[in-house]
Amino acid sequence: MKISFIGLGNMASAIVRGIAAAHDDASFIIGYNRTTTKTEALAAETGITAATTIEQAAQADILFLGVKPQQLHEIAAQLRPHLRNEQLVVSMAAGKDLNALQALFGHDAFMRIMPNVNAAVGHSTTSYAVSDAVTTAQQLQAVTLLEATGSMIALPEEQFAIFSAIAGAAPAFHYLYMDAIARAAVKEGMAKPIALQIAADAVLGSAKMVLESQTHPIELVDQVCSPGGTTIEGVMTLKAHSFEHAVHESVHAVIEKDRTFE
Ligand SMILES: NC(=O)C1=CN([C@@H]2O[C@H](COP(=O)(O)OP(=O)(O)OC[C@H]3O[C@@H](n4cnc5c(N)ncnc54)[C@H](OP(=O)(O)O)[C@@H]3O)[C@@H](O)[C@H]2O)C=CC1
Ligand SMILES: O=C(O)[C@@H]1CCC=N1
Repeated sequence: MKISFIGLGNMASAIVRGIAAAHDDASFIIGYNRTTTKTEALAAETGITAATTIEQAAQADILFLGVKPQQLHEIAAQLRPHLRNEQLVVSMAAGKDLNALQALFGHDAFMRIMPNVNAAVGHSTTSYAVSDAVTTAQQLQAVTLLEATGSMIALPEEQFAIFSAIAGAAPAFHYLYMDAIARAAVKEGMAKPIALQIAADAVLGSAKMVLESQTHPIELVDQVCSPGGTTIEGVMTLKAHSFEHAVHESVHAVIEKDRTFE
């Protein structure tokens, strides 16, 4: 089996890194990008096969589209003459549903995914939905491949915009939060590298608690806040600065933007 990635930007190259890391020989992955230096650098790093034309990438059994939603029209025009019915095309584009993709590419067998860049370290949470034309074998092949990049969740398409906000985009919020915590520590006199390591590790541990302790996050907040202690001062300050409101508005803003790509 051969798979290809058309467009090797931040997201597609994160998936390539995740899949390549799980295979001794990554030459079954064909990479193609407009700027060829990106293809060459990723091929040198991961051992994938570098393609110089879209025709080469179009020969694969599973084609992953890694371009931006606005760039899909151009790719569709180039790919249409080369697509065969038995190929599976996988789109990671925000906001583009299966019907729109099928119409744009004149192709029936489509899978839509919403990954995140933590795929590069095997920790994406990726949703997927498939069109009726996708066979059980094709779906299994694609899901199995992508499991090298994290967990896979079958999701109704109507939930994709919400998922895109809380799993596709939210890692940016989490990175921002960790940087803010570390920067605050710098202001108080701690070196940034060690502060960032501590902040990230505390987030990792907190995520494990939410996932594994069977305890509601608010109860966990209460467990950290000793009566008359230090943490409650910070929690009250976050609330006074509308922390939750800012998070809610941010998620909503992502969903609104996602809808503009339809
Ligand atoms: N970034 C993320 O965290 C996530 C992104 N996504 C989705 O992934 C997709 C890509 O996003 P992202 O990686 O951020 O974007 P990038 O801009 O980083 O990547 C897009 C890539 O596509 C290449 N490209 C554009 N046009 C062509 C073309 N005609 N032929 C070949 N290659 C082309 C670009 O090449 P060049 O180097 O020449 O610019 C670039 O490398 C989007 O659809 C987005 O919605 C989904 C989930 C998360
Ligand atoms: O910013 C974006 O458009 C992409 C989609 C989800 C995460 N990143």
